[in-house]
Amino acid sequence: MSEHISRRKIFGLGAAGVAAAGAGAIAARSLLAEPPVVHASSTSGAFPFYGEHQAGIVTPAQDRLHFVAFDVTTTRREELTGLLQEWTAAAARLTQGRDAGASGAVGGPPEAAPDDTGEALGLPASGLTLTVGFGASLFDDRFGLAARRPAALADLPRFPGERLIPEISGGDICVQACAHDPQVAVHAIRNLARIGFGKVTVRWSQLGFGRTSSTSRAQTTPRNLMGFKDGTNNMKLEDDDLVRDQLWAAAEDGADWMAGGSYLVTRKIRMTIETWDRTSLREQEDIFGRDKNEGAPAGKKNEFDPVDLAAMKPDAHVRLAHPTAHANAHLLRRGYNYVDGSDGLGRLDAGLFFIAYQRDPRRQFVPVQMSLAKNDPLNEYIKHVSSGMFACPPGVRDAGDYWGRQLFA
Ligand SMILES: C=CC1=C(C)c2cc3[nH]c(cc4nc(cc5[nH]c(cc1n2)c(C)c5CCC(=O)O)C(CCC(=O)O)=C4C)c(C)c3C=C
Ligand SMILES: [Fe+2]
Repeated sequence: MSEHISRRKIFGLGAAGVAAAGAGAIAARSLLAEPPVVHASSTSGAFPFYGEHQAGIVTPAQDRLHFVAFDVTTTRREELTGLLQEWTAAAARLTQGRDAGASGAVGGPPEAAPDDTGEALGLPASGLTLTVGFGASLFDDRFGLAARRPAALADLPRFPGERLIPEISGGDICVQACAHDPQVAVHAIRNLARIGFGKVTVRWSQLGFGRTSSTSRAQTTPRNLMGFKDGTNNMKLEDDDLVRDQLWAAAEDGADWMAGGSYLVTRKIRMTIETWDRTSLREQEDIFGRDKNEGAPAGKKNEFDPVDLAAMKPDAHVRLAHPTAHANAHLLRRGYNYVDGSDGLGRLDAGLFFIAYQRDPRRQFVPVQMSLAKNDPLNEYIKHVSSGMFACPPGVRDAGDYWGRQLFA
């Protein structure tokens, strides 16, 4: 099938686009160099790829995640920048519901391996966003980047109680794929890994289902695997002042290439949910400082009632993590539930893949997590087993731009 008549391209317009454009207009639009962009107001639509900031940060959190961390194996700088350009071109296509390459899964010569793996043929864009980040280990002697490492990308301290597994922590480059369809998210990561063959290897990856946060006031608050509403008091895309002051990095922060970018911290947090499930409702609610049904803060009736910290236990999770306890530090949380099967001992291997974006982890994630690690009674039921921190550059401006161009300039 040629690119022009690809089913994916037509589906990629999304329901709103199809209704607005009509079949004839779709065929005409498929000839344009710029992909047709339809806002993902439905679960099948597409989010714009180009912009001042990367999509997948304030974008209303989609339902599914495939997160990957790569190690770079090439030692040639031009191979790395070439790969980032190839990845950017593929990401621009994939996020609009297109195949990863121009000939696609079935449009190339039969003698050659296709430039798309094919499992997303016929599927719409599904709100796919692809967000790239650079880990501290990339800023070494291999690529001459040591002097460009941002101060905010400082190594995280050791937190009490953490049991980090090195094989599923860190990484030179990460890509966060979020979509409403798990097949679309997995397809995107798989194709980026395929394109990177010989230059990068997959260090670790994580699937997530069921977002555990809202990043927009238009979304309802979902629940984590402990059964509590999670994301009520999150930073939201509508919080203009907070987003400007505490989410996006600025040139005056020291690393000018990060202006308009954000710092990402990931933590895989395993839950001993079998123990949690035998804990009384009162204790569960005391631990978080919110009620389980409505999500209302202690002493209040409704989810979004203002928090009265004095009405909670002194060590309630919400009280320990609240901005007033940390010089007004906020996070944009964007995590997912995960279940990686069972552990052979009759327990689910399940928990929260915590994701948080911020302007400076030294002033945001670190103090909050230090306080939680030392004081949170939730620690009886959780264990941090993986950690990652990445500098996510600003958005790709147009088809001539690429992921990380400012870093390599
Ligand atoms: C270091 C940051 C945080 C980690 C790690 C973390 C783990 C974690 N959280 C929950 C469940 C809930 N967290 C809630 C609120 C909340 N959590 C953090 C930070 C971390 N949580 C913050 C900053 C906040 C907001 C505090 C506030 O301003 O009120 C809530 C309440 C609902 C909400 O507002 O989102 C729940 C529930 C789990 C299960 C978990 C680790 C497994
Ligand atoms: Fe929390």
